[in-house]
Amino acid sequence: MFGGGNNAAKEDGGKHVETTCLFINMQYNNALAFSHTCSKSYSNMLFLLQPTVFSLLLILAISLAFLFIKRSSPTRTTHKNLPPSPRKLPIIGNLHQLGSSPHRSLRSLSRRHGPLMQLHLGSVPVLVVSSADGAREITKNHDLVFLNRPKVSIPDRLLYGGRDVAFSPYGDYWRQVRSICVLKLLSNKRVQSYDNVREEEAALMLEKIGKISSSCSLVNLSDLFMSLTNDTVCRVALGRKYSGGEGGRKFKELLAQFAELLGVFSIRDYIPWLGWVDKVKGLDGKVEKVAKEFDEFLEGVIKEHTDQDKGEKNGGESDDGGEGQDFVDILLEFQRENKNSSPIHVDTIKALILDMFAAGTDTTHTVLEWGMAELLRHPNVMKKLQDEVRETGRGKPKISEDDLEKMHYLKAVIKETLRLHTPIPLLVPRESTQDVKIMGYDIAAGTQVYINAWAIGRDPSLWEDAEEFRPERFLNSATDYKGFHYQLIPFGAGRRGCPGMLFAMSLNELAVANMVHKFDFTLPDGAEDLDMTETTGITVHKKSPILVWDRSLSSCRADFLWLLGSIDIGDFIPWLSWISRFNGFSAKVDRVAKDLDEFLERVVEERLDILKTESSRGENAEGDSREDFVDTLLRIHIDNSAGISVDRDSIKALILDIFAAGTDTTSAVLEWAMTELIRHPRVMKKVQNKVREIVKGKPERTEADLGEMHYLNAVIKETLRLHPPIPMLVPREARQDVRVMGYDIAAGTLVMTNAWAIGRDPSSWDEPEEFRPERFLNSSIAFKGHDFELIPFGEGRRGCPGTAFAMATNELVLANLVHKFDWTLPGKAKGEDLDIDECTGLTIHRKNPLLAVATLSVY
Ligand code: HEM
Repeated sequence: MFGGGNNAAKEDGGKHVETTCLFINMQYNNALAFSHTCSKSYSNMLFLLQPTVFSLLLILAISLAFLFIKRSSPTRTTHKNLPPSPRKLPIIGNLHQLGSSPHRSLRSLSRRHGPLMQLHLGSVPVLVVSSADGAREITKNHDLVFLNRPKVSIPDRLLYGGRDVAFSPYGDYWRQVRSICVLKLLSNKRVQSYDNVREEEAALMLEKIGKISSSCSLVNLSDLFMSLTNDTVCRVALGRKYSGGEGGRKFKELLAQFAELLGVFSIRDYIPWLGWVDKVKGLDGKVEKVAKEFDEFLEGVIKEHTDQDKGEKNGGESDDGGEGQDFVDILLEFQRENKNSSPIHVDTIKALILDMFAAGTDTTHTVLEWGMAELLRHPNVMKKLQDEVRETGRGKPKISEDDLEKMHYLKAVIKETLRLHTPIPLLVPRESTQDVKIMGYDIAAGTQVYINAWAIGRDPSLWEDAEEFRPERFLNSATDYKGFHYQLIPFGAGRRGCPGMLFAMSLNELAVANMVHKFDFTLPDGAEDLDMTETTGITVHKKSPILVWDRSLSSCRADFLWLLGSIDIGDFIPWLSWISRFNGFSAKVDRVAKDLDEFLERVVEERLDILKTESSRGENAEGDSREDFVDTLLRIHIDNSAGISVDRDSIKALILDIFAAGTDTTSAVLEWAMTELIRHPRVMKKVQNKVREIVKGKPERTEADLGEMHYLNAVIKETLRLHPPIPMLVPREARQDVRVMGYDIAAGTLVMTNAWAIGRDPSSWDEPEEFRPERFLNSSIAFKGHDFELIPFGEGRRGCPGTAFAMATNELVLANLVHKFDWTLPGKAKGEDLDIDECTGLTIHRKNPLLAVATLSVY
């Protein structure tokens, strides 16, 4: 929970602690962070260092403070056994020792001063707890004393004066809102009832990854994780997403500002008399603006819900109070029901909703970020996790929540992530409500408490190889993060512990499982390791986003096709084969071959298992028209039924053939056909009229209609003539010496047939460079092996066996495109201006993507 800033926090190993630099880095909520470096957004604070009137005032203040401390401290502390303290400075106390990464600095200090330390942040006494035993004392043995939260000005303003759960002071109000939260919003039953939202949002994320990967682009996982958590929380809390269009962009911005402000330090919380600084530098104004904008937004959301409610009531629909209600519905219903006993104010509803954003988005997605980063850095862990997930999800298109229970290694990976990368390293501060003795030390009422859960998670006395990412440590171990094992408390513990744990973990487990199930991520070529630098803030993120390639079939398909169209110099000039090794070409071929093989092995294994299970149950889908190509091949492989033996490698090669020969070629034909139609509006109009005439009055176009679409068929033939997808066909080789058209051709000669040139040969075609489909009307030219002036599919026994498949697909798709839509070019561009530049490769595509505007036709 609670937003983060974006300053780099370097692993300092404690080196920068106890410096005396006075530059304030305002990025930490309750713990003021002093740093050597300049925080971009607060660089105006540099004025604190200038020899101005402020400095003079500061010096004066320091002197006064000295006097005050001298007079007051001995009498206050002499008889107390206070925890050890690092030396503090006048006025600022120990603020300068927090650094830009307080959890790291405080661990360094605690190594010198002990697991219970007393600091002063400005004038505020703070107890820092860095051991599991200390955490138990605070959250269990003396939890009643430490159930309060300190009042912190920015969250207080943003969250309706602490009307939320997280920042509200201990008392009856907190008890009431916490129980609403625990029983009504975040109970096990309620969280489970949102499984469809989680599954849909996770599926959407996978779809986005798939799309990005198939266009051979790097995937920014950090961005996707943020959208996943924001959209999920929006749907659950507000009933719908706020991510599309201009409104979506504004909401995203507002959410980001809100999260950032929750992580910003306000100086008045620690040195109250310097509170005016927040005003002068504009922080107060910014907080005010965000608070106001969020309030208006929530007003709108509540109004939308109440209007809808009234509409339903007037329309006679009953409010069944069951599944499908979002948090706003639930809270409004609760408000109505409790009107008389203990009414809840509308600001409470708004504050509780905001808590879900403050607490539920940033924290949840940072776990995904760190988890994926560690998996990428530890391929052996990734492999083990993938084996588990893929074994459980064998034969399923995706992992569902029911599958997660069996995934013990997945749970271990997430626990290990939470141990090493505790999202809120210092938890949320608490405050003692009375004097109390903890582990022999006197703690005064009003002391703030920071529990360094991050340091506890890396304590070498509790964890073997504490700095290593080793999920195995959690296998066969009862240690959990639920607040009973104090060596692992990323969610805190006790009565003030996090009530959103189940909500967060359900989403995280589902997202990680589905991602590793479907994709094979690797770092971009050349990236040695992932940068693991942290941001500064109450929630600690990875500073740089995670950018990955997906190496599963969808993405290496592009590399595969590109390689098929490339020439390896060694094939033609063997003694130059070193060039391919030198320039990385051979390595790329090996890598793509390996990636494809791994992927296909998995597919074959999964399908084999399903077929074997079916046949052991006596089920036999042979001949089922839905049976796909892989199943057919595997059936032949298993029972040798066709009298042919097909081994595993042949099956894998045949699957690749379909991709190599069937996908790129078909899409190239469609691309060129649409290009030519847009370039020739007369032809476009004519084909549209013909298609529309044939399908008039029918809801859909079917393959049966295609038989009548002679002009459409002519358009495709003309496209194939001018733009044969594989212009030089697939090379052949003479098996023996032979005489061809009077010439002697030696055995072993490579034969390239220029189908592209043949299609434009003026001795065979009138005006061959013109796009004129009419030439094929009343013409018998077809792809049946007799008409050698048109051979885009080759000819003879080595001709393409997929001709009928390709033609049927192309005709059906093109018919649908021209039937439904009218097509123009963007802006004022004319059709005839459209370029026909080609790219190089085995299959010839347009060099530039075809961008066109589709308008639903009203013919
Ligand atoms: C990985 C994700 C999360 C982590 C690591 C996390 C961590 C924490 C921590 C450390 C606390 C303070 C506990 C203490 O003082 O002992 C807390 C409190 C809280 N969390 Fe979470 N949280 C997460 C997700 C969520 C989610 C998803 C929600 C709600 C949708 C949520 C709602 C809250 C609330 C309302 C509190 C305040 C409890 C109180 O003061 O009584 N958290 N969380």
